[in-house]
Amino acid sequence: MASNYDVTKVHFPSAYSEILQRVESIDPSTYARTRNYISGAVSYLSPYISRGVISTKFVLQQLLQNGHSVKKSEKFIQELAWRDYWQQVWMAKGNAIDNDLRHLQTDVQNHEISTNLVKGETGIKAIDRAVAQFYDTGYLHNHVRMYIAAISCNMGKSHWKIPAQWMYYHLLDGDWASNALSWQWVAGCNRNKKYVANQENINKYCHTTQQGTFLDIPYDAFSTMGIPEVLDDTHLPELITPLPEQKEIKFDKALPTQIYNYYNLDPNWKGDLSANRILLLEPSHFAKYPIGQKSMDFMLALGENIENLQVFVGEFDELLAQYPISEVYFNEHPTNKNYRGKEEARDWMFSVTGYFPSFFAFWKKCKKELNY
Ligand SMILES: Cc1cc2nc3c(=O)[nH]c(=O)nc-3n(C[C@H](O)[C@H](O)[C@H](O)COP(=O)(O)OP(=O)(O)OC[C@H]3O[C@@H](n4cnc5c(N)ncnc54)[C@H](O)[C@@H]3O)c2cc1C
Repeated sequence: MASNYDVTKVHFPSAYSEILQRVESIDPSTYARTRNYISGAVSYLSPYISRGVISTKFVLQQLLQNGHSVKKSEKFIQELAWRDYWQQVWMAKGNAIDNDLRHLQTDVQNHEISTNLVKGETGIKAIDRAVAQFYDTGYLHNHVRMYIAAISCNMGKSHWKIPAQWMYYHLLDGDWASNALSWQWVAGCNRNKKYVANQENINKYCHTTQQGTFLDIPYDAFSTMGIPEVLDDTHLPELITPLPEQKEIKFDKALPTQIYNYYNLDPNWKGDLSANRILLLEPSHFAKYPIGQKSMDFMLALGENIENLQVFVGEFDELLAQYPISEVYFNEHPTNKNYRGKEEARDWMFSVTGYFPSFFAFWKKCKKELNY
């Protein structure tokens, strides 16, 4: 994608061929130089990786196959590794990531979200513009996500969880591990300090020149800062998943059944197997991890890349009770613990598994598997 920032160009096609083209167009050198700017040459691949259409391993393989060296691609590979890292934490810690993981968030004044933040009316132009665009695109640049989380938790003093759920709801790339754990990273729950950014930092990376805002202060002023008046008003957002209507399913009882879900929409998974292919939308899953209409539509559109995929709206046990299913296949995932059948491993970039309290301890081990 061009490095001249134009949000109207931020779009997420659902056809598999276009997704592959996006992988082909990664430019790791420009990425490393520009990724922190909202106009930077980021890949816009997260909605496809989060939905399990492509894996981090696949992206890495394509990158190397296209002649990009490990050395020049290191920054990009490291960012991909953050994804695998948070997923490993989720696997190891399970539902514990839903709460403050290593330290309780300090200085919490409310368990809601700032009303002016979700309305895009904080007075910080770069943030307000990004929030307005967010509802249209389903995407936020990583730096903007960090700014929003910092404004929410560290200036507005909201506990991270409700604001994180609000963001997850609207993101096309919603991934509860990357989401909850990044929010906790900003709020100081899984590292030893909170992340803060002032107006000067926002101006630099968002190409604005604003002054005189509540963030236009030196860094040492953050620790004694009270809640800015504009963030005072908070509310509980209504986050309800619009599940589609159940259509009739055609079932062949002679065939095995593959279960797809919000985290696995890989068109190549067992592509040559004759099977019933079911996209399982469990109300209990979406009650715990609600998503909005845009994310629902995006998931269903991605599902069209999978031959004969049929949607079942109901719980796993209801599916089994209603249809004569004999052999079930599914991919391992922390949200699948209630499935029964043949569980298959997901793809990872590296063989490093388990819980590491810091990303860099994890990355140090991963790096050893790269051929420089
Ligand atoms: C508060 C907050 C909430 C977030 N919530 C989510 C979320 O729900 N879903 C999600 O996919 N990412 C989340 N992220 C991580 C990151 O912002 C996005 O993955 C990234 O911005 C996606 O854009 P991209 O594909 O253009 O990334 P690129 O910069 O092009 O990076 C390439 C790939 O590396 C991975 N990656 C990059 N940065 C991160 C990161 N910090 N953590 C994990 N993986 C990363 C992604 O898979 C991404 O597609 C969150 C970050 C923050 C700070």
